[in-house]
Amino acid sequence: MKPLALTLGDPAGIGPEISWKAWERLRGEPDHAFALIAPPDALTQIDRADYPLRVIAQLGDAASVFDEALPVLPIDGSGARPGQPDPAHADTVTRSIRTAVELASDRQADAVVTNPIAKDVLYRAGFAFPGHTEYLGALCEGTDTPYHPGPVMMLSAPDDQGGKGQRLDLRVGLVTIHIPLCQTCDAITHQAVLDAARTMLGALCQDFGIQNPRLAVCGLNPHAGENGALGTEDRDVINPVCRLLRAEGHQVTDALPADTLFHAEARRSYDGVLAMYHDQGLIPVKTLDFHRGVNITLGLPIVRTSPDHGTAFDIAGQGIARPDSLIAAIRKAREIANYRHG
Ligand SMILES: NC(=O)c1ccc[n+]([C@@H]2O[C@H](COP(=O)([O-])OP(=O)(O)OC[C@H]3O[C@@H](n4cnc5c(N)ncnc54)[C@H](O)[C@@H]3O)[C@@H](O)[C@H]2O)c1
Ligand SMILES: N[C@H](C(=O)O)[C@H](O)COP(=O)(O)O
Repeated sequence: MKPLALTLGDPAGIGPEISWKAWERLRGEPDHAFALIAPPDALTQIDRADYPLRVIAQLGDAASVFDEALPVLPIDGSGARPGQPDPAHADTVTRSIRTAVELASDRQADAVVTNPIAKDVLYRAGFAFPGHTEYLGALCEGTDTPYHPGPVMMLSAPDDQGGKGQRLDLRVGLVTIHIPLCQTCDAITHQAVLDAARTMLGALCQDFGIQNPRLAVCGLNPHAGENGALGTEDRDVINPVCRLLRAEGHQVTDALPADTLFHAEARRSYDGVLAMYHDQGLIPVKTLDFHRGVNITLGLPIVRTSPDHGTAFDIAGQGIARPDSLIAAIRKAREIANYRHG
């Protein structure tokens, strides 16, 4: 078993603080040993007297020190003022991500877990990708994936309220990700829906251990278009993809009205949902359990998870940030790595 590689995220956000808190919670669990890839100076947001740090020479050393100190694999760069993002840190932020991907690609790390980045801050420094998901897709391009290639963004939230021990966890994948809403209709093409659905079916099976998964598909328009009267994409673009996948033996619905797809009873009928755009899929997940939601990039040759929240500049440096979503992301990374690597 190899350690997990945790990226810095935006050093002015809550990433450094929740990394410390996650370490404190997980330090007795060797399966969840991780190293933070960061300039040691970036970790100034918490009283160091309570939080020991150990600079390590290689990721493989993380497990042996994890019980006693937060392992930090150092990279160049400096700290930031909490709550004061600065594009000057962009190089450090992206170096941390690239280093983590290299470690996972070399199988020195079993997975990459990313702390949140502020996209607009990176854009101002010339970062050319909408977010982690697309950046990771580009970094991993050309390497074989264990199932249909992504990247596809999935968010998941736990729900153990199903009764009789049944879980009603919500897993939502997206066809379109970080694009303006006004471009969404044009981006819902036969190929885009088919690719995302294939990636999601592969991931449910291989990363989540669900044999012959049931996939529910959201419509794009109100009431899934009312048979074309309220928009034609559901009938003419999405449903033909669903029919094609059913003909191949997959359990896939037609486009369904999205507004009635996420309540607990509806969730009994599927293992995952394919949503057409960002807020359609992410609002239900973050509403169901904001503090334990996890963002997972599907269809990469490496395992990558992240908390479901952002940089939270408004509370950075106050000591009140909750580490729960990062902890859930670390646990989920290990779970998926176990499915992939045994
Ligand atoms: N994985 C990622 O990299 C990721 C995910 C989402 C958003 N973002 C980025 O984060 C930036 C800010 O986004 P936003 O304001 O929409 O969302 P946000 O999640 O940063 O904050 C939304 C609200 O939730 C609170 N909050 C968030 N995480 C919390 C935690 N762990 N504990 C307690 N409270 C918490 C914040 O204080 C804020 O009030 C944006 O630039 C966005 O691009 C990054
Ligand atoms: N779209 C995600 C969300 O709202 O939670 C978030 O921006 C993270 O995206 P990346 O993992 O691509 O950075």
